[in-house]
Amino acid sequence: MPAQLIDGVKLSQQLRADIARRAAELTAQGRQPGLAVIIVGDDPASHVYVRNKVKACGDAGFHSVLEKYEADFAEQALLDRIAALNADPGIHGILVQMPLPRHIDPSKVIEAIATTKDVDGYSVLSAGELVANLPGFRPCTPYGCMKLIETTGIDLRGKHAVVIGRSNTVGKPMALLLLQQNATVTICHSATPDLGYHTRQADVVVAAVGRRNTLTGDMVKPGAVVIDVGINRDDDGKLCGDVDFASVSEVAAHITPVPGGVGPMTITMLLMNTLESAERGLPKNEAQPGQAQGMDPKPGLV
Ligand SMILES: Nc1nc2c(c(=O)[nH]1)N[C@@H](CN(C=O)c1ccc(C(=O)N[C@@H](CCC(=O)O)C(=O)O)cc1)CN2
Repeated sequence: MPAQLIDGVKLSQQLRADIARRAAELTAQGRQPGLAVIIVGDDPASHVYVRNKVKACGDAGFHSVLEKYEADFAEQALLDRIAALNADPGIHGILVQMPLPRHIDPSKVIEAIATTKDVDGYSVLSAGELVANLPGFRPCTPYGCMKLIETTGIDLRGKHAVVIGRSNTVGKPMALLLLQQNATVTICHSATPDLGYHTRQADVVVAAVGRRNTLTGDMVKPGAVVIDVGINRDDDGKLCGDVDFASVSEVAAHITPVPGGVGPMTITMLLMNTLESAERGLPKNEAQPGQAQGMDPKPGLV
């Protein structure tokens, strides 16, 4: 039986409806969620993504500001803009679209964003909060992948999850989020000699390498859940992921499509983080439940 599609568009619609409801409640209390989006340069795909983010903000009832700068915008000028937005009480989240032009150091820029407004979850402090199981902003793409996995009903405890890719923004946080749910996690990367050896043992595979056909049907355990984070183009210029959808969907039980899987969820989780940032300013009993994950208290192996 072919795999069931995990529909990121449908899940996004459901989550965004709830986000809009919570945003309206905040707005009624004089605290409309606000997101600042900054883009530097003329990468066409990045411009599409930021446009979609600003539109998603409007649809959810958020306030948003979009700041567009030419490719030669100075690093210090960008840092100054971030400092101003850090101090703006109407802004609860700041996002600088990646990639940045080569003359700008992305770490400097990310670390300039106040941790309380780091809704991309990219800063060293946000990463540390994730490692330490503390509440904090989770990077939007892996956070969205977890929501997609949740819809399959799989209990991750004791399951073997393989993450392909070790980027700071997707692979590593993805592995930590799976670990928080008590999965046994393997991270594979460019120096892993036999990728298929690992993926064939996996109940869940998350492919995040940025190379098409990285995962094929013969590399997947029957009944596995497969999440495709890749955004690539095939020979005909058509959008495709890292997974060979045709062969893998014959073997897996659940699979995300590209487009329509992880991509829309990245933007949805950005809205979620911004909303939660706005809610954090409220007195404790008025805030909605957060996203902190409990540690497994069992003694011995933890
Ligand atoms: N500051 C950030 N920069 C970047 C991030 C990020 O999370 N924060 N992620 C990516 C790009 N990205 C969001 O910014 C993103 C990529 C793809 C999609 C998406 O909806 N994709 C669609 C297909 C769209 C198309 O037709 O091209 C899909 O998969 O269905 C949303 C957001 C890098 N930079």
